[in-house]
Amino acid sequence: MAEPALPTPERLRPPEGLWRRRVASFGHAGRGVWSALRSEVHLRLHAVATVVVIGLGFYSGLSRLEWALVALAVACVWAAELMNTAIEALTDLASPAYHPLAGKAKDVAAGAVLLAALGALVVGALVFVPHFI
Ligand SMILES: Nc1ncnc2c1ncn2[C@@H]1O[C@H](COP(=O)(O)OP(=O)(O)OP(=O)(O)O)[C@@H](O)[C@H]1O
Repeated sequence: MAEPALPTPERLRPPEGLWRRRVASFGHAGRGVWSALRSEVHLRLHAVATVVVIGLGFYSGLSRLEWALVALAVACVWAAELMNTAIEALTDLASPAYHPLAGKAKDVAAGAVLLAALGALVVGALVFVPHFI
């Protein structure tokens, strides 16, 4: 999929005022999540999984502590996947040609996602299985 056009220097200039800058930062972050969602199939799967987990949570009547654990696990997977996407993009920018370090950077970033996903799986099993047996 073609990447969107680069922002113009005018768009990159931070707006005047502390609050406007804060709001603009949220806008940049939201744009980042949206852009990653559009380009990464894995993130769209996470989005579906997140909706399923939230539905299961309401169905099982999770306690506040269980919700906190599930929210943390889900957020960790999203954060790891977004960092992985950012590292992939930077790696492709810095080293479009094959380089062992570029491969290492991508493999390590993918490893972070794997660990976060395994942790979420353990949390999910510990929280949800007792509600279903
Ligand atoms: N420039 C490169 N130099 C060396 N190895 C690379 C390079 N680009 C990719 N690789 C290797 O190929 C693997 C797959 O890279 P790729 O960019 O296709 O990511 P991916 O695992 O398909 O992630 P996604 O599906 O999220 O795009 C990397 O983990 C790395 O081992």
